[in-house]
Amino acid sequence: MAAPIIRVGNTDKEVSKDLCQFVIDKATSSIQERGTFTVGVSGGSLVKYLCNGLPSSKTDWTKWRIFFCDERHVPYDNSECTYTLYKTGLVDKVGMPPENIFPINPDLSVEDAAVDYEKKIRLVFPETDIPRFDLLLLGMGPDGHTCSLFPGHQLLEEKTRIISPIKGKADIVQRVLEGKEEVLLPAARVRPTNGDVIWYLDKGAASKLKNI
Ligand SMILES: O=C(O)[C@H](O)[C@@H](O)[C@H](O)[C@H](O)COP(=O)(O)O
Repeated sequence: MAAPIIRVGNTDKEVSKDLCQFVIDKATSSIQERGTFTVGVSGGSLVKYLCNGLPSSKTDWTKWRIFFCDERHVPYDNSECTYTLYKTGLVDKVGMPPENIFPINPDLSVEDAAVDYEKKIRLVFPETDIPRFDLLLLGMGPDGHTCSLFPGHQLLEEKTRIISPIKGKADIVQRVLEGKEEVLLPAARVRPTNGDVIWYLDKGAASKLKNI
C-alpha cells in the first residue's frame, strides 16, 4: 500500500473545499471512464464537509450512486440517521434522483438489514464478488474507530462478508459487566465504595450477557 497522502486545511471551510474538489475530480474521471460514480460515505463531520461543499459543484448527479460505509439502525426521521442528513443536505438540494442514494432498511432487524443491504450493493456491482467502489469516504473518531468499527472489536477480523451488522452496545456491555479484562474499561471502573451500581439496559444492549 502506498503511504497515506496527508492534506491539512487551516479552517473547516478549507478542508471542505479541498475534500469536495477531490470528490468532484474523482466523480468526473469515474463518469468519463465507466459512466457512473460509486461512492461510499460515512457519518460524523464528513456530512457537514460534503453537504457544504458539494451542492455548488458541477457534475452529472444522475450518474452518482451513493452508499453508506456505516449507518445507524434508526428510522429515517431520527436525527441520528446519516441517510436523511445526506438526502436533505445534498440529494434534494442538487436534484439528484432519489433512487441514486441507497439507504439501509431500518424496518428490518439489524441482521436482516445487513443482508438486504448487501443485496442492494450486489445489484449495482453484478459482476464481482468484492465490489470496488470508485471512492470510499471514511471518518475517524477520537478512539480510532471508523465505519462503526471500534478498537478491539471482533468484527475487525471479518474477512469475507461485505456488509456486517454491529449491535451498538451489546458487546461492550458484555465486556464491562462480565469481561475479565486486566485494564478495566472506563464504565467498568464505576465502583462506589458505598452504594449500588444499577444498569438499565434495553434488550439489544443486554443481548450478549450470559449471566442474567
Ligand atoms: O458510527 C460511526 O463510525 C460514525 O458515524 C463514523 O461514520 C464517523 O465518521 C466517525 O465517528 C467520525 O466522526 P467525526 O468526523 O464527527 O469525528
